[in-house]
Amino acid sequence: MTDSSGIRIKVCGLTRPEDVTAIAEAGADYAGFVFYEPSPRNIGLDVAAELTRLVPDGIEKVALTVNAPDALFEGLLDVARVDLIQCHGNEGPQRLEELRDMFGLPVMKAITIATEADLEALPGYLESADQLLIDAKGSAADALPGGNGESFDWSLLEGVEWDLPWMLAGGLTPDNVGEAIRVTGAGQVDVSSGVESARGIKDAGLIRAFCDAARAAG
Ligand SMILES: O=C(O)c1ccccc1NCC(=O)[C@H](O)[C@H](O)COP(=O)(O)O
Repeated sequence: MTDSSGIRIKVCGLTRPEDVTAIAEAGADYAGFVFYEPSPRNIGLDVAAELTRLVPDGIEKVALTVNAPDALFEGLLDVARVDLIQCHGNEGPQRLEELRDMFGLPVMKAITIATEADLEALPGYLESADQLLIDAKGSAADALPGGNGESFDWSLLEGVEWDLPWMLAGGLTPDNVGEAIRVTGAGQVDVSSGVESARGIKDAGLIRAFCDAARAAG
């Protein structure tokens, strides 16, 4: 549901019906659902079937996976409609093409950044991914592949021009998303931890504040 500002917003890690309501009322463009068991936001197929049916038309449903086997996608797509696959592990370009060919869905590849050197992995995906998600690499020893609430040096993205849509992620909040957009020029942003009252529990007020702040900066 892109509004006049043009900024498109993804809220990731929805686990309850009220989360879907909150992002729809806030005007988000993507609803992210986590299918990665170590995550506190992980949902099963029964919850996925329920929640994806609640997502209004116009909001893209994103299946977030980490090095997932074909069987996960087969089981998910048997019970739920999904619009975009997000690969947040070390899936290579060939895996992305396999998934697109098998399931007929666009694929967004997450690239996690700690230093400028981490951007060197990006060119290899420009031909195989449909979108990129530029995220922070978790710093803790037990960090998840994403959803850590950590940011990276946004100046690393100043002036970047890639030939496919990309999304900024990593430690974004209602308070910093405007600056992040201004520094990076991002046209899309993604958030999980920054709109939670506790890890894995989304907060409707923070979701609204994040979407309003992102659009105000767009
Ligand atoms: O959100 C998770 O729990 C998660 C677990 C494993 C891999 C990826 C995960 N999230 C991916 C996302 O798209 C997050 O929205 C993104 O990493 C930003 O998260 P945050 O820094 O918490 O806003």
